[in-house]
Amino acid sequence: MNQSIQNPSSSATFPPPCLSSASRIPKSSLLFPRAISTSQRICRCIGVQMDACVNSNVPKNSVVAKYSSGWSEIQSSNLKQSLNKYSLPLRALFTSKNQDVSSKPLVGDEKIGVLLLNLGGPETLEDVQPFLFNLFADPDIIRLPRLFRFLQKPLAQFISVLRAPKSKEGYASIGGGSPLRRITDAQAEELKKSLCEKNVPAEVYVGMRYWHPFTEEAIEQIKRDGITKLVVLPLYPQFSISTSGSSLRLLESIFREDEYLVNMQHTVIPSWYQREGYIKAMADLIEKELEKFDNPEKVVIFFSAHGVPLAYVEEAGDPYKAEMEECVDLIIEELEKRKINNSYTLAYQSRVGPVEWLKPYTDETIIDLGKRGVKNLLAVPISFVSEHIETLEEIDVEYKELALKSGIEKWGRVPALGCEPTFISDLADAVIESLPYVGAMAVSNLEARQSLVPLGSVEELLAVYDSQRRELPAPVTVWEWGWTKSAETWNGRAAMLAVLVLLVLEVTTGEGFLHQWGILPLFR
Ligand SMILES: C=CC1=C(C)c2cc3[nH]c(cc4nc(cc5[nH]c(cc1n2)c(C)c5CCC(=O)O)C(CCC(=O)O)=C4C)c(C)c3C=C
Ligand SMILES: [Fe+2]
Repeated sequence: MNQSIQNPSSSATFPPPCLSSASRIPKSSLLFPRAISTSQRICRCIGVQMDACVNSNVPKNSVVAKYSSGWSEIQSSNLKQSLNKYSLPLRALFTSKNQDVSSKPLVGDEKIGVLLLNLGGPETLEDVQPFLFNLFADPDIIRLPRLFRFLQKPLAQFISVLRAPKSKEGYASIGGGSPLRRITDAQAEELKKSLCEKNVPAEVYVGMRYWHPFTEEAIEQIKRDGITKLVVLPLYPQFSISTSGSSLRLLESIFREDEYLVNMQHTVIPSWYQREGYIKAMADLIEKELEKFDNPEKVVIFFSAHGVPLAYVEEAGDPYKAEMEECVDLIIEELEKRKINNSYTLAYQSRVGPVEWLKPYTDETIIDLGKRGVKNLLAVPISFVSEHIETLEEIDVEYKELALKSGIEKWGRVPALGCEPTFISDLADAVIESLPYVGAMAVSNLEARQSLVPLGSVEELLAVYDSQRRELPAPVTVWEWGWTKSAETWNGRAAMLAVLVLLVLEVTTGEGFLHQWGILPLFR
């Protein structure tokens, strides 16, 4: 792959305005053992990330990451994988030979669309189980070994039915459904207004991964509206395989099969946690909440991020943890500039299932802080920009209760960003800055279908992501062949799983061996 960068010629478009500020280069996050060029720094600071800009005299394996203080060390191989995988859309754009992005008008006759990707949430209690089914049926959430892929849907059915009562309780306690759709729609509306004020008229669409309006519905509307340029913007500040990755994978499959979309120009903003506007907006919210404490300087700032299974980071190279840590560093730097020098910590919440998730866990950390005599805690939800069940129920109710029991005397919580104007305006800037690059990789329908030439950024992003991605261990696997203890254990578990699935299928469909043999139903 061509590793050199060909700067588009016009200073008006390269580097885009967001790249030019040195202040965006995080001070403490990554150490590069070899000299790093300006272009590398420029790429790094918008999340294109370093490997996008690596040139031939920097060996790939020379990338080492180590946080200067506080955080645990990140394995260089994981970081390298992450940099490789997620930097592609803009690498493709920088190396595109066919089109000079500087000569293209931002809007012109084009109809611009912005597709906001988000998770989606059940709107009523009846929606909870089918919503959970959609979530667990996603192979980016539960990845089974190839041999067991056929069990994905029965397993999703099984887990969703088992989990639904607990989830329903949670949703009932926050008013009977998720506020996510309402908030995301409001963000879309505000983003549209902000783009218009910045002289970039655009339609903004919402595509949810697991509930209405589904991504497929948004795409249908985009086609009906005749959009010619699309900016894909996942509403997750940090990239994870399980969130933005999953939505982009879905989008890729939709694009691949559609005449209209194959030809539509698009680009993806894979993550944007490092943008100045976002960091400032987060710092503003924290500063404001700190003022509500009697002694603001004594408050421990507690960043709580949604967790992911550890294997995502360690086996599959998910950049989520690295991005999260860097994001916290940037917010802390911004606070320090404002002379706010509080202690802080980062922990991961909301784990599901039996496998190990990213640590430290939020609940254990709260207990630990209590034991260490911390009296004032300010919780900052960091992985998501809307209020949702995990802020309104898990943080506001469960963790608050735990904190008070653990000896914390005063508890506060920073609200999610929602429609906060600095944040929305920054999202609008991110969209505008990406426009010169939209479609730089688009190829004709014919080429795309005949030679598997990448369709554009979504596919390009995922192709590399897949080519380097090792198989994620399933929630409970790593298979060993032979008559080993592990094999016995896993064979046993697989057999139990198969029996359970068959039982569930029998009970739900009313057909199967037990019915044939007259064992079920038990009571006629
Ligand atoms: C960055 C944010 C998120 C990551 C990473 C993430 C990974 C992840 N989530 C689950 C399982 C569940 N998530 C659920 C709800 C949920 N998840 C996120 C965000 C991230 N998930 C949000 C914003 C929400 C709430 C949506 C809402 O309705 O308000 C749920 C359902 C709720 C519950 O039962 O607890 C599950 C289950 C996994 C397994 C995972 C990584 C593999
Ligand atoms: Fe989740």
